[in-house]
Amino acid sequence: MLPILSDLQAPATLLLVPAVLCILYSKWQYRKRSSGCPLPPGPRGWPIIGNALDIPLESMAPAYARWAKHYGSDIVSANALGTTLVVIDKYDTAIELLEKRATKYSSRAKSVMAVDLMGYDSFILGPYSDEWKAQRKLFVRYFRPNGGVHIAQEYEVVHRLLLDLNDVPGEVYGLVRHMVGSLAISLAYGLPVQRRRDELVELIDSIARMVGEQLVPGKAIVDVLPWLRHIPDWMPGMGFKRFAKSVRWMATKFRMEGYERALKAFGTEGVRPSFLSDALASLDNVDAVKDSEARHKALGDILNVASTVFGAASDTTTDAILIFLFALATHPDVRKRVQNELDTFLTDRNEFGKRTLRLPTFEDQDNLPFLMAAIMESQRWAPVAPTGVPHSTTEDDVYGGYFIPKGSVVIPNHWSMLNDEGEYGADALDFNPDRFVRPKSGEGEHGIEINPDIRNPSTITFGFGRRVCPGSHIAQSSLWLAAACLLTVFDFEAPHTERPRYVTSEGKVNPRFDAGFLCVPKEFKCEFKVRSEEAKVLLAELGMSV
Ligand code: HEM
Repeated sequence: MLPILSDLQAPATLLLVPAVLCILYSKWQYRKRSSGCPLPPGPRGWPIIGNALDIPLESMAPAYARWAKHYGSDIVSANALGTTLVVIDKYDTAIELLEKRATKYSSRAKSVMAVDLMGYDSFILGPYSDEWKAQRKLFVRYFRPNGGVHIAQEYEVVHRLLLDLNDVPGEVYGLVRHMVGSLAISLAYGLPVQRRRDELVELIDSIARMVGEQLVPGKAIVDVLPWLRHIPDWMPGMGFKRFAKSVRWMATKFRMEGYERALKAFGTEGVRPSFLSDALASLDNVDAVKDSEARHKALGDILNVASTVFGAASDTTTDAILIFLFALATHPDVRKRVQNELDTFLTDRNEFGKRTLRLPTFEDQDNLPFLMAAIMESQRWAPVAPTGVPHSTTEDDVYGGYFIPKGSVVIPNHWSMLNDEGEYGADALDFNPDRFVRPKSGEGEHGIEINPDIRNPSTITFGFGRRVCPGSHIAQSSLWLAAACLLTVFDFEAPHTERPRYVTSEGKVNPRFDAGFLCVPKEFKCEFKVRSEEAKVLLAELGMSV
């Protein structure tokens, strides 16, 4: 017996020894890389699948916040089938990692489904690379924070929204979506857009939504197990590959449709200066891009940035406006206080002693602090992207004694930072704009101003570091103008029959959201009524000029 056993054992030992050596070497390497530091705390995983069963796919932000509380740590981690997820729970930690250590924390994990299989190409999803830098630079060069290129179009789309809502008061959801989509098309391509319904806006919007759905973490199995992309399409379970193939043409349409229509329309009536016209004009002026290869590359960057404007602006800004409207429709006391402030400032008497009303403009912003506080509170109470857009690391790092390996997916928990009781008070879960104002000296009993000592939610909701949202000024001004104009002209309140849908058993209003990556208020009924005779006159005058 003995000689036979040893015959079998010899080759097995030959294989076993290098395997064990490999494991020991990689453990040693890992120990060296991590300087012996553990990963941030988190739920204990299982062999092979790690924390695949613990990672929340719905209401992610509060679930991650509970982890942070449970482990008493500003950062927690989990293992998603081999990829380390690191969730940042506190603002100061987000600044330390995503801003101060931006050289390591500014990339993105690849979305195999949306980018490789469906062919959607946007610098929002791109890794930290020269291509990303070139496209972001193009974007920022045209949409400079103080450049104001968006202002005229914002007035136009918001004023149209007022008229359209007056015509169809029950369609606020669709009309706000259309308003933001029109703005994006106008800014990117300069194309005129039809009132209420426009075929190009609808086409691009439906493609953007379909791609957006694939970006919900965990939705596309191939993003969790990237090797699945190499399995042939006909194998069982590969339906996602067949689906991606069947919709690939849409990504090309998304990128090309606006561009081709704009090229045909340049110089015709109603076409506006836009990102596209500006970028194409500068392309013609640069000697370095005269040769055809460089020109082709530069044109590709321009097309990507132009289509990114719609993808980045539409869902986010629509949701921000709808969240604001939901907050005020369910908190009528706040709505009335904002309207009092607007009335005081915008009503006057004409030469015959008759009361007149005018629409708010951006020049009025500093004089309407309570409106600003209500907007800030809506962004804090129900942030559009509760878990931000994940970054990924390009180098190993150690923070607070914890090891954060290269290739980690880093999730800033915006929702948790915006509900930090240390910053916003014990009632952080409530909708209460007063937390952002303080008495203004020398302005009597009712004078208020924004309290600069309370952290402005916009320092969180638009993300961090080198990937911070470069369109935040456009989002903020569109939201402000839409909020100010709607409240000047309309009264709106969620009817009592709707209350059971959003009021909890403790009598608190809960924002009701569709689960997913973005926070979308579930559709609720809300009646819009013109507030006064002066507002009716205002709408009639507006109807003649728009
Ligand atoms: C309320 C509306 C909006 C919100 C809440 C929002 C939020 C965000 C967030 C959280 C990020 C990721 C930041 C990070 O990685 O840390 C982002 C990225 C981005 N946003 Fe916005 N955004 C809004 C509107 C807009 C608008 C109107 C535009 C364009 C006109 C825009 C353009 C972009 C672009 C291009 C990126 C990608 C930046 C990069 O990866 O380098 N966003 N936004």
